[in-house]
Amino acid sequence: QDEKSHCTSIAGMTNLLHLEAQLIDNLSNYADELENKLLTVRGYVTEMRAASRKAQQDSVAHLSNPLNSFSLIRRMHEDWIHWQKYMKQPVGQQQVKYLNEQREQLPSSTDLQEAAEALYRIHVTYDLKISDMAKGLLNGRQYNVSLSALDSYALGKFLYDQQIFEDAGNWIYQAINWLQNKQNVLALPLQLDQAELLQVYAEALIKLKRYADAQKVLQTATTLKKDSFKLLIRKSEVETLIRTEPNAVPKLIKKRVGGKYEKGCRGQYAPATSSRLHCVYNSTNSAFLRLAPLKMELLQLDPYMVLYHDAISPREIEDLQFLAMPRLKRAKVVDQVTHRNMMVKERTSKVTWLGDATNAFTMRLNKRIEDMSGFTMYGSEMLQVMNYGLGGHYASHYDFLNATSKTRLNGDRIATVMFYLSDVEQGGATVFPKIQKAVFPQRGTAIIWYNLKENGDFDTNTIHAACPVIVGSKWVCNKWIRENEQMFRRPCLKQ
Ligand SMILES: O=C(O)CCC(=O)C(=O)O
Ligand SMILES: [Fe+2]
Repeated sequence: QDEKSHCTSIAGMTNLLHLEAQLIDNLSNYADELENKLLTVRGYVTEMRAASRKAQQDSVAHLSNPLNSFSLIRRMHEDWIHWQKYMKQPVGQQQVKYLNEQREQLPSSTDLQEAAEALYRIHVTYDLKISDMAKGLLNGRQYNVSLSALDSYALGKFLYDQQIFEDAGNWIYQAINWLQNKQNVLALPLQLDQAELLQVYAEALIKLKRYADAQKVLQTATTLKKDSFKLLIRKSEVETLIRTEPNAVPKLIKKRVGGKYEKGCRGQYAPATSSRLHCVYNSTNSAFLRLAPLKMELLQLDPYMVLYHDAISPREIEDLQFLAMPRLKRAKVVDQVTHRNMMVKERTSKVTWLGDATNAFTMRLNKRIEDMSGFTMYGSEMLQVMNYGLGGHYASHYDFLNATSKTRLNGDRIATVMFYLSDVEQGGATVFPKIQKAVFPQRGTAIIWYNLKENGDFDTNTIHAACPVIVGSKWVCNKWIRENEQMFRRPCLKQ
């Protein structure tokens, strides 16, 4: 299964923009070919028409001249056959062929579904209004983009298929609205059939039991498509519904109340109040930190959780991204039942693993993690670099693996170290819903938390999630520290 999963990494999507530029060039070449032929034809027409007019002014005098008569016979016998051949010749076949060759590079229907799902995730998690989203107002910030009728309609159809009729109807309504604006036009090959749009809208309204509204919409559709038998039948069916179900209660707009997770994503947890949480320069963990203390912020005592600011430099971040970029692959999650790595909707990002000894820089970074965490890196996992995509997220999960034979050798993931390699303009927080902590990405900051209690038990308070990115390309780098080699670093205390 080699799905490219285009939308699951922003960095990975730049090649799509590049491909689009090439397709535009190709279409432009196609236009040139058409234009050349057009100019050739027009040139001849002008010339021939002038001669023809002149000849017709006095046809007999013209034809009296043997040269004219001969030429007419010859032209009529030969030239028009050439014209016919020329007119029949297809134009721009090379460009058609090129486009055909590129088709397998184009996003698939799965890609489109994933992208639609991602936008829906943003809509739900942050409780955005569909009309705002369509106009480029995202989470209270206005962007200089909006969605066309085709975009909105595609989202509507996707949600309709998912049986999410209310939001489907809302998106289709945006598409109808868009088309009603005189400034908006769709060129021929991309034309949207208004009547079809209205019909799908009516279907969504019927599902919501809004029969009277559906009837009005179908009425408009029939005026656009007077001879559609199908439409008329549907309209009369709805009219029957109105008569037979006069007390149908329309499924009204439900208020979306966010749970703890959504609250965290929206930045609505109460700020920390404990006076025991503070910032210090950590210069005690290692000899290195004595020379170059790091800015440490204590986030939470139980589970233990700290932030290190400026833990990785912009230059180092670029190095990491440069190393990772060409190797990014769709992230997977270990299935708790089959223990197999699976591609799942719950984690939409692309990742790559970097061996500890990839180069001097990865060795230095691993040493720094050792210094910051106080743990040894022996037996721990490789560095994982991750880039999120459109609405990219990682649903609530634990980092501990729940020991299988595979993990037993090095023990479970005693701690997680995660570097934020980018700021995120909107969204993309890491939230811990149980303890109501949200950490918003800040380029260069690292977060460390313990996944296991002191006696080695799983600490279920560490359940966490990566909120959907609204705007931005979120990069993180993970290091999961394994338990067994830590014997002398964090002795396990039987409680
Ligand atoms: O990206 C984040 O904020 C969290 C990522 C995470 O939890 C993970 O990769 O295990
Ligand atoms: Fe995690």
